Amino acid sequence: MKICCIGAGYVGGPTMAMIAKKCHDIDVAVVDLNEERIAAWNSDCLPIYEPGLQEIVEERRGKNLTFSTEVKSHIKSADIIFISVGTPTKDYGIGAGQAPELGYIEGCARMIAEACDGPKIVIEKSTVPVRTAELVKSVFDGYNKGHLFEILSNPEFLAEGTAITDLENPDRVLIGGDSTESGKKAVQTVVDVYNRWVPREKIITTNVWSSELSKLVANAFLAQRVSSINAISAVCEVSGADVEEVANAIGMDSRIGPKFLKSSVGFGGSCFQKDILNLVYLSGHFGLPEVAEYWRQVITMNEYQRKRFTRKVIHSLFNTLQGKRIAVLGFAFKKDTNDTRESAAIYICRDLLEEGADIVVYDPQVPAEEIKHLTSDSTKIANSAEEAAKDAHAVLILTEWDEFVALDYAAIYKDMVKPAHIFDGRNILDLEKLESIGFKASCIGKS
Ligand SMILES: NC(=O)C1=CN([C@@H]2O[C@H](COP(=O)(O)OP(=O)(O)OC[C@H]3O[C@@H](n4cnc5c(N)ncnc54)[C@H](O)[C@@H]3O)[C@@H](O)[C@H]2O)C=CC1
Ligand SMILES: O=C(O)[C@H]1O[C@H](OP(=O)(O)OP(=O)(O)OC[C@H]2O[C@@H](n3ccc(=O)[nH]c3=O)[C@H](O)[C@@H]2O)[C@H](O)[C@@H](O)[C@@H]1O
Repeated sequence: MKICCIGAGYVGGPTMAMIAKKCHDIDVAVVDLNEERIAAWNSDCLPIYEPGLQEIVEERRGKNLTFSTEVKSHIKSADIIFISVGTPTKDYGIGAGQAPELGYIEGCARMIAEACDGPKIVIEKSTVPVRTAELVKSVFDGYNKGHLFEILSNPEFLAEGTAITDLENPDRVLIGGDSTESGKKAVQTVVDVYNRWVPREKIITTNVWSSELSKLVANAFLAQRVSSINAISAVCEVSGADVEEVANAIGMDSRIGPKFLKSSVGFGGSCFQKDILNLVYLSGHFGLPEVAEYWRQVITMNEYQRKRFTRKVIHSLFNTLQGKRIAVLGFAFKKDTNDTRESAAIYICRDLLEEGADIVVYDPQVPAEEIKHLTSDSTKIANSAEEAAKDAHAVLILTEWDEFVALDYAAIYKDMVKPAHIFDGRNILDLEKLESIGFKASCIGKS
């Protein structure tokens, strides 16, 4: 069997590496138009940082795992084609700022139709609006090739930073397909691939529309939990309650559960905001404005949380940041990834720059040029947390990297301008300890 995945990104790369690792008899080709990205996949320096990924790629590359820019030939020879290209929010025209850009999906459908003359299973791995399979089918029909393809939906639920463990041991695998005989057969083929390592009871099969929609809903529910606890963090700060104690108390209710209740500077990442906006747009499109407004609030609360954090910093530094050095520790949207897409740090840094702050950023994985590109040329980049904090008026923790927990804060304090402030936007530090050193310390959701 041959599998081809179009799109060598954060999803295509790791998911295909896992299939290659678990199914040595299946040839897996990951293809992309981006030559630089493919070259990186074929090098010692992979284009994405993900714990455990390098080892798997090194083990299978050149055996049953290939990274290539020869898109059409791999599509042509594959039995199963995964579409794993981006579906970013549209920034122009109808639906700008809400609807997803489906141009890459359409482009893939056209390439598949042009390249193939035999039967294939085509799988939507990308996150798409409900009924996208209809779009894909109508492209195939336009080439008079609709009869050749079974279109399935198999959304991906991995989270960045834990992609390999999520893929190895997923909560569930979701496969949506048609209830026709050929549709059921195609679903079974894909079930059999995952069943090599995922227990059968964790593989759910549904119709295509349920599968497409479930992916958007899963992300919307997860983001909603973060916005809910962040809304409560504001109440905690003015009432004397402690958001971690509240999260613990409510999370022990088995109906609520303990996960995704960590208050923060706000969620980031390429998907939460994009997928909620997608759901908001779809709800509006289906004539359900109240539903659209309900989900829109999750994003509004996220924006509020970021602004609230920045306001606290400005207020604590006597309402002026002009010429003050501010050390920003962490720029990625979460720990253990080099991904900065929609990171709260971007928005917070931009607001601080607007106030005239002199920003110095340290992140263990994000390249300097990227940080500058996303903020300003005037942003300084440090090679360590200590270097960033030297002569700073304040330290801001914006990503929860483990190394920030273990820093020698007493030494950092000595080198800072007094009063030395620390704002823990991830609630990873021991505030009492920091205050005993001399810091003016604050975090999220504690007065
Ligand atoms: N990043 C994540 O953690 C997750 C992302 N997703 C979804 O998966 C999809 C892909 O996301 P990422 O991997 O993060 O995107 P990405 O932007 O990292 O990768 C997409 C790749 O597709 C390539 N591409 C676009 N059009 C192409 C074409 N016609 N032929 C060949 N290559 C083409 C691009 O060059 C790019 O390298 C999105 O729909 C996203 O919502 C789902 C779960 C998790
Ligand atoms: O579709 C996607 O792209 C993926 O989106 C998320 O994964 P990811 O964005 O990689 O990372 P998360 O761990 O979900 O974190 C998202 C953001 O929420 C923040 N977060 C998360 C949890 C929490 O309790 N508090 C909190 O602030 C994180 O710091 C991060 O900025 C989902 O968890 C995945 O299941 C999904 O596949």
